[in-house]
Amino acid sequence: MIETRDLTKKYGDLYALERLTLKLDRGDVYGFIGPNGAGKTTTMRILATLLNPSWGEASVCGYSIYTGAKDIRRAIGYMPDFFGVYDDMKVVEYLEFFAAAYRIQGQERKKKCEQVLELVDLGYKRDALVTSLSRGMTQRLGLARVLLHEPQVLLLDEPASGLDPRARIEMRELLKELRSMGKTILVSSHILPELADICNKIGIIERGKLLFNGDVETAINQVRQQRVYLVSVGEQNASAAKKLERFSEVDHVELIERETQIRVALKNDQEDGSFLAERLIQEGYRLKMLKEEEIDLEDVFMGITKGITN
Ligand SMILES: Nc1ncnc2c1ncn2[C@@H]1O[C@H](COP(=O)(O)OP(=O)(O)OP(=O)(O)O)[C@@H](O)[C@H]1O
Repeated sequence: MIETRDLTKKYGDLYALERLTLKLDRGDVYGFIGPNGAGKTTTMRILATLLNPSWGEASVCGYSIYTGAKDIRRAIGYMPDFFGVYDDMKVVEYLEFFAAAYRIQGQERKKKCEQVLELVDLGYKRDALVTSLSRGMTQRLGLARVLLHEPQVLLLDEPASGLDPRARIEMRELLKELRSMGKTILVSSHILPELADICNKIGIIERGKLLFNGDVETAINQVRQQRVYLVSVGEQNASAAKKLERFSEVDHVELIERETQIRVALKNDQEDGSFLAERLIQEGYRLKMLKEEEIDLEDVFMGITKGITN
Protein backbone atom coordinates (compact mmCIF):
# COMPACT_ATOMS: atom_id res chain seq x y z
CA MET A 1 0.00 0.00 0.00
CA ILE A 2 2.90 2.34 0.82
CA GLU A 3 6.43 1.62 -0.25
CA THR A 4 9.51 3.81 -0.19
CA ARG A 5 13.05 3.06 -1.25
CA ASP A 6 16.05 5.26 -0.39
CA LEU A 7 13.73 8.24 -0.12
CA THR A 8 15.85 11.32 0.51
CA LYS A 9 15.15 15.02 0.99
CA LYS A 10 17.94 17.54 1.32
CA TYR A 11 17.69 21.20 2.22
CA GLY A 12 21.13 22.62 1.39
CA ASP A 13 23.51 20.44 3.40
CA LEU A 14 20.82 19.18 5.73
CA TYR A 15 19.31 15.75 5.23
CA ALA A 16 15.70 16.17 6.35
CA LEU A 17 15.25 12.56 5.22
CA GLU A 18 18.04 10.13 4.41
CA ARG A 19 17.47 6.93 2.44
CA LEU A 20 14.17 6.02 4.02
CA THR A 21 13.03 2.53 3.07
CA LEU A 22 9.77 1.21 4.44
CA LYS A 23 6.76 -0.85 3.45
CA LEU A 24 3.18 -0.87 4.67
CA ASP A 25 0.83 -3.66 3.59
CA ARG A 26 -2.95 -3.33 3.43
CA GLY A 27 -4.38 -2.95 6.95
CA ASP A 28 -1.06 -2.07 8.56
CA VAL A 29 -1.08 0.62 11.22
CA TYR A 30 2.45 1.98 11.22
CA GLY A 31 3.57 4.23 14.06
CA PHE A 32 6.14 6.71 12.82
CA ILE A 33 7.93 7.91 15.90
CA GLY A 34 10.64 10.49 16.31
CA PRO A 35 11.56 13.70 18.10
CA ASN A 36 10.88 17.14 16.64
CA GLY A 37 12.64 17.74 13.35
CA ALA A 38 13.23 14.01 12.72
CA GLY A 39 11.68 14.01 9.25
CA LYS A 40 8.16 12.73 9.90
CA THR A 41 6.32 15.63 8.29
CA THR A 42 8.73 15.60 5.37
CA THR A 43 7.91 11.93 4.75
CA MET A 44 4.16 12.48 4.99
CA ARG A 45 4.27 15.45 2.64
CA ILE A 46 6.28 13.50 0.07
CA LEU A 47 3.83 10.58 0.25
CA ALA A 48 0.92 13.00 -0.06
CA THR A 49 2.63 14.37 -3.23
CA LEU A 50 2.88 17.87 -1.73
CA LEU A 51 6.68 17.86 -1.65
CA ASN A 52 9.20 16.45 -4.07
CA PRO A 53 12.01 14.31 -2.69
CA SER A 54 15.60 15.02 -3.72
CA TRP A 55 15.84 11.42 -4.84
CA GLY A 56 14.53 7.94 -4.08
CA GLU A 57 11.34 6.07 -4.86
CA ALA A 58 7.93 6.07 -3.25
CA SER A 59 4.58 4.64 -4.22
CA VAL A 60 1.16 4.74 -2.60
CA CYS A 61 -1.58 2.27 -3.58
CA GLY A 62 0.63 1.19 -6.47
CA TYR A 63 0.98 4.71 -7.92
CA SER A 64 4.38 6.39 -8.12
CA ILE A 65 4.67 9.81 -6.49
CA TYR A 66 6.35 11.00 -9.69
CA THR A 67 3.74 9.91 -12.20
CA GLY A 68 0.59 9.17 -10.23
CA ALA A 69 0.09 12.23 -8.01
CA LYS A 70 -3.56 12.65 -9.02
CA ASP A 71 -4.40 9.02 -8.31
CA ILE A 72 -2.56 9.13 -5.00
CA ARG A 73 -4.47 12.21 -3.87
CA ARG A 74 -7.74 10.44 -4.61
CA ALA A 75 -6.67 7.33 -2.72
CA ILE A 76 -5.36 8.92 0.48
CA GLY A 77 -6.57 11.02 3.36
CA TYR A 78 -3.79 13.31 4.60
CA MET A 79 -4.21 15.13 7.86
CA PRO A 80 -1.36 17.63 8.38
CA ASP A 81 -0.08 18.53 11.84
CA PHE A 82 -1.53 22.01 11.49
CA PHE A 83 -4.52 22.93 9.42
CA GLY A 84 -6.67 26.01 9.28
CA VAL A 85 -10.38 26.13 9.86
CA TYR A 86 -12.48 28.91 8.43
CA ASP A 87 -14.21 31.55 10.51
CA ASP A 88 -17.98 31.82 10.48
CA MET A 89 -18.50 28.31 9.23
CA LYS A 90 -20.53 25.66 10.95
CA VAL A 91 -19.08 22.18 11.43
CA VAL A 92 -21.44 20.64 8.90
CA GLU A 93 -20.83 23.45 6.38
CA TYR A 94 -17.09 22.91 6.73
CA LEU A 95 -17.49 19.25 5.82
CA GLU A 96 -19.89 20.00 2.98
CA PHE A 97 -17.34 22.42 1.57
CA PHE A 98 -14.69 19.70 1.42
CA ALA A 99 -17.18 17.08 0.22
CA ALA A 100 -17.97 19.40 -2.69
CA ALA A 101 -14.24 19.70 -3.41
CA TYR A 102 -14.14 15.89 -3.56
CA ARG A 103 -17.08 16.12 -6.01
CA ILE A 104 -19.47 14.29 -3.75
CA GLN A 105 -22.87 15.50 -4.96
CA GLY A 106 -26.42 16.09 -3.71
CA GLN A 107 -28.00 13.69 -1.21
CA GLU A 108 -24.84 11.59 -1.15
CA ARG A 109 -22.93 14.64 0.13
CA LYS A 110 -25.33 15.18 3.05
CA LYS A 111 -25.29 11.49 3.89
CA LYS A 112 -21.51 11.28 3.79
CA CYS A 113 -21.06 14.36 6.01
CA GLU A 114 -23.46 12.98 8.63
CA GLN A 115 -21.74 9.60 8.49
CA VAL A 116 -18.25 10.95 9.16
CA LEU A 117 -19.60 13.28 11.86
CA GLU A 118 -21.03 10.25 13.66
CA LEU A 119 -17.81 8.31 13.20
CA VAL A 120 -15.73 11.00 14.90
CA ASP A 121 -18.42 11.58 17.50
CA LEU A 122 -19.16 15.17 16.54
CA GLY A 123 -22.79 14.75 15.50
CA TYR A 124 -23.89 16.88 18.45
CA LYS A 125 -21.66 19.73 17.24
CA ARG A 126 -22.89 19.77 13.66
CA ASP A 127 -24.30 23.31 13.95
CA ALA A 128 -21.52 24.78 16.12
CA LEU A 129 -19.04 27.21 14.59
CA VAL A 130 -15.75 25.49 13.78
CA THR A 131 -13.85 28.21 15.63
CA SER A 132 -15.76 27.35 18.82
CA LEU A 133 -14.46 23.77 18.92
CA SER A 134 -11.84 22.59 21.41
CA ARG A 135 -8.48 21.40 20.10
CA GLY A 136 -9.54 17.75 20.46
CA MET A 137 -12.77 18.36 18.56
CA THR A 138 -10.91 20.30 15.86
CA GLN A 139 -8.54 17.37 15.41
CA ARG A 140 -11.49 14.99 15.11
CA LEU A 141 -13.10 17.32 12.58
CA GLY A 142 -9.82 17.31 10.64
CA LEU A 143 -9.96 13.54 10.60
CA ALA A 144 -13.61 13.58 9.51
CA ARG A 145 -12.64 15.82 6.62
CA VAL A 146 -10.06 13.37 5.27
CA LEU A 147 -12.47 10.43 5.58
CA LEU A 148 -15.16 11.95 3.34
CA HIS A 149 -13.95 10.32 0.12
CA GLU A 150 -13.42 6.96 1.83
CA PRO A 151 -9.67 6.71 1.31
CA GLN A 152 -7.99 3.34 1.81
CA VAL A 153 -4.77 4.95 3.07
CA LEU A 154 -4.53 7.55 5.83
CA LEU A 155 -1.50 9.72 6.54
CA LEU A 156 -1.98 11.30 9.95
CA ASP A 157 0.66 13.74 11.14
CA GLU A 158 0.69 13.99 14.95
CA PRO A 159 -3.11 13.72 15.32
CA ALA A 160 -2.86 13.74 19.12
CA SER A 161 -0.42 16.60 19.58
CA GLY A 162 -1.58 19.35 21.89
CA LEU A 163 -4.49 17.29 23.21
CA ASP A 164 -5.28 16.76 26.87
CA PRO A 165 -5.23 13.17 28.24
CA ARG A 166 -8.94 12.55 27.67
CA ALA A 167 -8.83 13.86 24.09
CA ARG A 168 -5.75 11.71 23.46
CA ILE A 169 -7.63 8.63 24.57
CA GLU A 170 -10.57 9.56 22.36
CA MET A 171 -8.22 10.01 19.40
CA ARG A 172 -6.66 6.63 20.11
CA GLU A 173 -10.08 4.97 20.20
CA LEU A 174 -10.91 6.60 16.91
CA LEU A 175 -7.71 5.27 15.34
CA LYS A 176 -8.60 1.80 16.61
CA GLU A 177 -11.97 2.11 14.90
CA LEU A 178 -10.31 3.11 11.64
CA ARG A 179 -7.96 0.17 12.03
CA SER A 180 -10.92 -2.18 12.43
CA MET A 181 -12.36 -0.73 9.21
CA GLY A 182 -9.27 -2.10 7.47
CA LYS A 183 -7.63 1.24 6.67
CA THR A 184 -3.89 1.36 6.11
CA ILE A 185 -2.58 4.05 8.42
CA LEU A 186 0.73 5.86 8.74
CA VAL A 187 0.50 7.86 11.96
CA SER A 188 3.25 9.96 13.48
CA SER A 189 3.97 10.94 17.04
CA HIS A 190 6.92 11.94 19.14
CA ILE A 191 5.68 9.66 21.92
CA LEU A 192 6.05 5.89 21.63
CA PRO A 193 3.65 4.74 24.39
CA GLU A 194 0.87 6.68 22.71
CA LEU A 195 1.06 4.49 19.61
CA ALA A 196 2.39 1.22 20.98
CA ASP A 197 -0.95 -0.51 21.48
CA ILE A 198 -2.62 0.56 18.25
CA CYS A 199 0.20 -0.11 15.79
CA ASN A 200 1.30 -3.45 14.43
CA LYS A 201 4.55 -1.92 13.14
CA ILE A 202 6.64 1.00 14.24
CA GLY A 203 9.47 3.00 12.77
CA ILE A 204 11.74 5.11 14.92
CA ILE A 205 13.29 8.00 13.03
CA GLU A 206 15.86 10.56 14.09
CA ARG A 207 17.67 13.20 12.07
CA GLY A 208 16.15 11.84 8.88
CA LYS A 209 17.31 8.26 9.44
CA LEU A 210 15.17 5.27 10.24
CA LEU A 211 16.85 3.73 13.28
CA PHE A 212 14.34 0.97 13.83
CA ASN A 213 11.69 -0.69 11.67
CA GLY A 214 9.69 -3.59 13.08
CA ASP A 215 7.16 -4.46 15.76
CA VAL A 216 6.99 -3.07 19.30
CA GLU A 217 8.10 -6.36 20.86
CA THR A 218 11.27 -6.43 18.74
CA ALA A 219 12.00 -2.79 19.64
CA ILE A 220 11.75 -3.66 23.33
CA ASN A 221 14.04 -6.64 22.93
CA GLN A 222 16.57 -4.60 21.02
CA VAL A 223 16.86 -2.15 23.89
CA ARG A 224 16.55 -4.55 26.78
CA GLN A 225 19.99 -5.85 27.51
CA GLN A 226 19.03 -7.56 30.73
CA ARG A 227 15.98 -9.48 31.83
CA VAL A 228 14.75 -8.17 35.16
CA TYR A 229 12.34 -10.03 37.45
CA LEU A 230 10.38 -9.00 40.50
CA VAL A 231 10.21 -11.68 43.17
CA SER A 232 8.64 -11.99 46.60
CA VAL A 233 8.80 -14.72 49.22
CA GLY A 234 7.06 -12.55 51.83
CA GLU A 235 8.72 -12.15 55.22
CA GLN A 236 11.89 -13.89 54.11
CA ASN A 237 12.75 -11.52 51.25
CA ALA A 238 15.99 -10.33 52.85
CA SER A 239 17.41 -13.81 53.25
CA ALA A 240 16.18 -14.90 49.77
CA ALA A 241 17.89 -11.86 48.27
CA LYS A 242 21.19 -13.01 49.75
CA LYS A 243 20.69 -16.50 48.25
CA LEU A 244 19.75 -15.09 44.85
CA GLU A 245 22.94 -13.04 44.75
CA ARG A 246 24.90 -16.28 44.74
CA PHE A 247 23.12 -17.81 41.72
CA SER A 248 25.54 -17.87 38.77
CA GLU A 249 22.83 -16.65 36.34
CA VAL A 250 22.10 -13.54 38.41
CA ASP A 251 23.86 -10.24 37.81
CA HIS A 252 22.57 -8.23 40.73
CA VAL A 253 19.82 -8.16 43.33
CA GLU A 254 18.06 -5.31 45.10
CA LEU A 255 15.42 -5.15 47.81
CA ILE A 256 12.75 -2.64 46.80
CA GLU A 257 9.36 -1.31 47.93
CA ARG A 258 10.30 -1.43 51.61
CA GLU A 259 11.65 -4.96 51.22
CA THR A 260 8.31 -6.29 49.94
CA GLN A 261 9.90 -7.16 46.58
CA ILE A 262 13.26 -8.36 45.31
CA ARG A 263 14.43 -6.99 41.98
CA VAL A 264 16.60 -9.57 40.26
CA ALA A 265 18.62 -8.63 37.15
CA LEU A 266 19.89 -11.62 35.20
CA LYS A 267 23.21 -11.76 33.37
CA ASN A 268 23.06 -10.63 29.73
CA ASP A 269 23.09 -14.16 28.26
CA GLN A 270 20.05 -15.23 30.32
CA GLU A 271 16.80 -15.18 28.32
CA ASP A 272 14.38 -16.71 30.80
CA GLY A 273 14.04 -16.25 34.54
CA SER A 274 11.50 -18.97 35.26
CA PHE A 275 14.24 -21.10 36.88
CA LEU A 276 14.12 -18.62 39.80
CA ALA A 277 10.82 -20.13 40.96
CA GLU A 278 12.11 -23.68 41.01
CA ARG A 279 15.36 -22.79 42.74
CA LEU A 280 13.76 -20.65 45.44
CA ILE A 281 11.30 -23.45 46.22
CA GLN A 282 14.20 -25.92 46.35
CA GLU A 283 15.85 -23.58 48.84
CA GLY A 284 12.74 -23.90 51.00
CA TYR A 285 11.06 -20.55 50.31
CA ARG A 286 7.34 -20.15 49.64
CA LEU A 287 7.08 -18.18 46.44
CA LYS A 288 4.46 -15.41 46.54
CA MET A 289 5.28 -13.59 43.31
CA LEU A 290 7.49 -13.89 40.28
CA LYS A 291 7.05 -11.64 37.25
CA GLU A 292 9.12 -9.96 34.64
CA GLU A 293 9.55 -6.23 35.15
CA GLU A 294 7.74 -4.28 32.44
CA ILE A 295 9.93 -2.05 30.38
CA ASP A 296 8.92 1.56 30.04
CA LEU A 297 8.31 2.38 26.38
CA GLU A 298 9.82 5.81 26.92
CA ASP A 299 13.06 4.02 27.81
CA VAL A 300 12.85 2.01 24.61
CA PHE A 301 12.48 5.19 22.63
CA MET A 302 15.35 6.87 24.46
CA GLY A 303 17.46 3.75 24.01
CA ILE A 304 16.99 3.64 20.26
CA THR A 305 17.30 7.37 19.58
CA LYS A 306 20.19 9.33 20.86
CA GLY A 307 18.17 12.40 21.68
CA ILE A 308 19.81 14.51 19.02
CA THR A 309 17.57 16.69 16.89
CA ASN A 310 18.43 18.77 13.86
N1 LIG B 1 11.40 24.14 3.91
C1 LIG B 1 12.45 23.77 4.66
N2 LIG B 1 13.64 24.37 4.52
C2 LIG B 1 14.70 23.99 5.26
N3 LIG B 1 14.68 23.01 6.19
C3 LIG B 1 13.52 22.38 6.37
C4 LIG B 1 12.33 22.71 5.62
N4 LIG B 1 11.33 21.90 6.02
C5 LIG B 1 11.84 21.10 6.99
N5 LIG B 1 13.14 21.37 7.19
C6 LIG B 1 14.04 20.69 8.16
O1 LIG B 1 13.98 19.30 7.91
C7 LIG B 1 14.06 18.58 9.12
C8 LIG B 1 12.89 17.62 9.24
O2 LIG B 1 11.69 18.36 9.44
P1 LIG B 1 10.25 17.69 9.62
O3 LIG B 1 9.25 18.79 9.66
O4 LIG B 1 10.07 16.62 8.60
O5 LIG B 1 10.39 17.02 11.05
P2 LIG B 1 9.27 16.32 11.97
O6 LIG B 1 9.81 14.98 12.34
O7 LIG B 1 7.95 16.34 11.30
O8 LIG B 1 9.25 17.23 13.24
P3 LIG B 1 8.03 17.87 14.05
O9 LIG B 1 7.62 16.82 15.02
O10 LIG B 1 8.68 19.04 14.71
O11 LIG B 1 6.96 18.25 13.07
C9 LIG B 1 14.12 19.63 10.24
O12 LIG B 1 15.46 19.82 10.60
C10 LIG B 1 13.56 20.86 9.57
O13 LIG B 1 14.11 22.01 10.17
